[in-house]
Amino acid sequence: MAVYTQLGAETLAALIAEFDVGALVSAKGIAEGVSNSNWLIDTSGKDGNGARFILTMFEGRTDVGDLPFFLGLLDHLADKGCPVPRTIHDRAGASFRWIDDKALALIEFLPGVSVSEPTAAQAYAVGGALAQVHLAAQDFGSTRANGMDLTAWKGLLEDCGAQGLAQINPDLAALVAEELPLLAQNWPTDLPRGIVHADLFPDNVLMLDDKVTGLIDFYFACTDILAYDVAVTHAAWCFSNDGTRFDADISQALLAGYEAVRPLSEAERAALPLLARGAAMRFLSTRAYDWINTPADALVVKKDPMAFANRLRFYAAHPALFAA
Ligand SMILES: Nc1ncnc2c1ncn2[C@@H]1O[C@H](COP(=O)(O)OP(=O)(O)O)[C@@H](O)[C@H]1O
Ligand SMILES: N[C@@H](CCOP(=O)(O)O)C(=O)O
Repeated sequence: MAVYTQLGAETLAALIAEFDVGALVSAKGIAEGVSNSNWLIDTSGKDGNGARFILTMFEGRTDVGDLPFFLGLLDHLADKGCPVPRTIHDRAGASFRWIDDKALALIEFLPGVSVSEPTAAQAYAVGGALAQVHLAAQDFGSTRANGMDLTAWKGLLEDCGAQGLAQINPDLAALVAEELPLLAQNWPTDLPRGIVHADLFPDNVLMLDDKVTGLIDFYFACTDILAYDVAVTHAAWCFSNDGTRFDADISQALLAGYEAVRPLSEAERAALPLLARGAAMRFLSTRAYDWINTPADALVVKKDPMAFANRLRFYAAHPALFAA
């Protein structure tokens, strides 16, 4: 579930009244998501014909100092025709407001559902949408360092400790000890960089049939290697949930969709095997940390770190996977 903070009806109505969107009609907590609290908001609409929004309350994981970057990026991408929700600004022009010590943003609602078993046509569309974002963000004026880079993965995994990792799986510490130095020594420094989504999992993509109607949850977006974002999206889309089954058709379609909009250079393609190992390590590290540190009575479903250890092993065993 992802409503960590309860907001009373009066508080919500007063908040919505700060925006030019009509009066609050209903607010329903959204169960999906793990990081922030989200509500589906219905209002009477500016013209009385009704309107729908997502209200997001930023909980501890999002640094409020980054909100101008995240919310400004949504508006920039939407202006450029990407399937990304706009931020609704309040009557004073602010892109987010505060209730007590928590920041909240009202976001355009986009139609569509997250697919759990993508078809090749859907993967092709997702690849294309990712490339469209990479190109459209080229003239976005701001940058943001990736807080979830190699140094951060290393820190999280050190914090877990060999014993903590062994509690998850007896082989996990050895895998991490082997892969982390290899990634650190070989991580590319000269590939094209730009704004990346960095978390484009199926639950962050809304689709209707084969069309991408919404890319959401840009709260890890940052400046990094563009091909790393391709690798993250590949790791997220091309395997069964538990990471034990790789789907070559989805992989081929995702990459073809991306390249139909932004062809990869030879250097980018050559780096994909290593970047994919890095992408798998990134999600292994946060999932392992959460697995060990989330209290047993927390209201969040913990995600399995081994699903990304399995992907990591697969990428390490198939270095020719991305050969053109
Ligand atoms: N702009 C949007 N339009 C429609 N639904 C949305 C939108 N933003 C979020 N949602 C819904 O809210 C859920 C949680 O949002 P998300 O941003 O992924 O939360 P979290 O950051 O906690 O993971 C999504 O799975 C989706 O169902
Ligand atoms: N996609 C990550 C977790 C980040 O959660 P999100 O709900 O904010 O996308 C994972 O699967 O580990």
